[in-house]
Amino acid sequence: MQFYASQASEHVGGRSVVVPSGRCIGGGSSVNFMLYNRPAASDFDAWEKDYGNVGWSAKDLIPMLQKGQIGKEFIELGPKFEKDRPKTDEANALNVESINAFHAMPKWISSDGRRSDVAHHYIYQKHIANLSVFDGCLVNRVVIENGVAVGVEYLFDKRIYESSPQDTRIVKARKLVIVSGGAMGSPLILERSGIGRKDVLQRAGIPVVVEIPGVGENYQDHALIITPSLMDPAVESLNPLFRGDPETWAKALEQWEEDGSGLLGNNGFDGGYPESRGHVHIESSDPYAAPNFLAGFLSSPIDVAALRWAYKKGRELTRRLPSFRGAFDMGHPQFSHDSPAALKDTAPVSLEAANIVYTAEDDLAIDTYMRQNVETAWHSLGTCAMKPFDQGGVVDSQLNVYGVKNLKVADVSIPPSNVNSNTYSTAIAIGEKAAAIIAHELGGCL
Ligand SMILES: Cc1cc2nc3c(=O)[nH]c(=O)nc-3n(C[C@H](O)[C@H](O)[C@H](O)COP(=O)(O)OP(=O)(O)OC[C@H]3O[C@@H](n4cnc5c(N)ncnc54)[C@H](O)[C@@H]3O)c2cc1C
Repeated sequence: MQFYASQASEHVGGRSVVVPSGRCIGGGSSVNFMLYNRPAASDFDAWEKDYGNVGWSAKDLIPMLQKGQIGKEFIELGPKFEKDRPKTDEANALNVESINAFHAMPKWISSDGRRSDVAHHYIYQKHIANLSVFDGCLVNRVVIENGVAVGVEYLFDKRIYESSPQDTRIVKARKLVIVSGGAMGSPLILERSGIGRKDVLQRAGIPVVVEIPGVGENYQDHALIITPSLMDPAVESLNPLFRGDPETWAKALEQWEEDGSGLLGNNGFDGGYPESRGHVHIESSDPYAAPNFLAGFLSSPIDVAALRWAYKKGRELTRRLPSFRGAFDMGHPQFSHDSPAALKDTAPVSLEAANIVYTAEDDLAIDTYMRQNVETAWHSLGTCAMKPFDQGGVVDSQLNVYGVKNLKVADVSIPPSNVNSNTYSTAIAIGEKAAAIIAHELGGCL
């Protein structure tokens, strides 16, 4: 894992939030929580309509998602409480019926019917004759000659190969260089290659090859807040798994091995469209140096208002669940004892119970709680955005980096706008789409 510490910010109670990414073959896909869901069709349509990226609409990307893929109580109660929000068994259709509906989260499923990371699905189980994988290497920069990407400069990562010499080596590229370092890694590789904001490059002592002001800007994530409740211990939950209970793990693993179901076959949680933006930039030419990272969480008041709304809505739903036994108060805003919002329920309320009324003071308590507790949802994206250059874009709709020939970026740094879902499915769709674009350009087909 690699951990990126953001600058401390007043918007998150003066804290420095820490955002992880997977530093291994398979990246985030190999360390993630395996929650799998797809964005709304309108998310992808916006990439095409709002930013002019022809070929990136939902119609184009749904087949890409399909190429890579072949808490019951809550789902039952949800539609009874929120009568205008239905339940669906098909959450993947990206249509009106499946969006904003209650559903079990679908999963990324490999050809053997189980969830998989990209390393297992695309590399380990295939025999690809013309693929070489250099693991434990750190890319320093893309080598650019006369405006053309001609190779990649790398070194053996001393955090993995402790005594490795730190001289750099170059792999030459005859046709294309594709940068896929993720939303945290790709902008840093571009900047060390001399591609980025002039002041950033100059401060780091890197000669400017192409000035692209958008590199490393537009950083986004989803804001994560967990407000736990106590529940009836007789109800089966993921808790013993999270606690590491050996008996539960043994049973769950056995079930998983047998038919891929059981607790380990479960999905555990939801996105949103944050308004806040941050950045990630190099501070020096040293590839090991920590970047200048600002997560930007809750810097827009719109995001605070959205979390306040979500807290209230979520609380109303949870207190109606038959297994509800009270709010776990340390994980909730601190309301005054005489407020109607105080955490007094210790048993479920009826479906028809009146909603809690919050005072201005209660709202402030919620906002403060959100600022002090919001965390990463592990969904970094947008730092090499696929947009027109004059709107802060870094790559065009064929994933070409502006102003450099034979250089593309393909990972979740390219979404020009956010998706309302966990980001793994989007990463897969971008990878599949990139493969189609590259195969077409190189005269092949998929
Ligand atoms: C802890 C965690 C939990 C998550 N949970 C979920 C989930 O449950 N569901 C979901 O849908 N999504 C989840 N995600 C998000 C999802 O995994 C990511 O959106 C996805 O992996 C992004 O893919 P990517 O290829 O763009 O980048 P990454 O997966 O980050 O891959 C980038 C790769 O490039 C490497 N790299 C970067 N810089 C360099 C360099 N200079 N030299 C060499 N290599 C470099 C990195 O080490 C990494 O291997 C989670 C992510 C994390 C970190």
